[in-house]
Amino acid sequence: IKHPLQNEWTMWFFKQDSTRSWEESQIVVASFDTVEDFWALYNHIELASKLKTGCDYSLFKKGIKPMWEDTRNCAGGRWIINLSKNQRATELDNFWMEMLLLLIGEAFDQDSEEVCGAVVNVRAKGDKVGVWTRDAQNAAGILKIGDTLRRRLNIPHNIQIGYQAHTDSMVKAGSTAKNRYTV
Ligand SMILES: CN(C)c1nc(=O)c2c([nH]1)N([C@@H]1O[C@H](COP(=O)(O)OP(=O)(O)O)[C@@H](O)[C@H]1O)CN2C
Repeated sequence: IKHPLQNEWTMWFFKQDSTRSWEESQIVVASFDTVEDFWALYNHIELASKLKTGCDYSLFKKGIKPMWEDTRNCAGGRWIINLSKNQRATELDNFWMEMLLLLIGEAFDQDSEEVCGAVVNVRAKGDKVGVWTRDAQNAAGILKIGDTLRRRLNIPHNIQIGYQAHTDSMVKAGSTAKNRYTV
């Protein structure tokens, strides 16, 4: 018997294809709802650190698309952890795996309902790992999720993590939006 997860999750892969739109470049890899099927998928795909720059992985609750416009995302935002360039070789893959385990393990207790998914952006200017939540106005829930991230990912205190509302990110394409919250 396989060990069921509380939610079903879908892993997405993004690679900008000049002949297709941004949305059409988001590809579903697989969905899973057991621990065993998570590991089968995780062990089957490339590590984030091995992806070409410009690529993303996203893990979202089944049915939620990894984009601002999805009705479950549009009023929300994301905690963003910015990594330095040299952290790709040493920390990116562990960070991303730990993030995946926090999500599928419902590590945010009663705030797990707020969580929509997580994204890892592999970028030349520095990789990013983020957790998307559904309501940018829910300060209490967002701050608790941020504290859990800092604690469970052992984020050193000299690295600040900020929460940006998607409505701010949408209009600030290219540059980073302002932080609504920081922990
Ligand atoms: C439905 N739709 C078009 C749409 N819906 C979206 O949800 C969405 C986008 N477009 N994104 C586009 O990617 C660019 C890079 O953002 P980046 O987060 O990859 O980060 P970088 O600037 O490459 O570091 C963004 O500027 C935006 O153009 C990003 N994004 C999340």
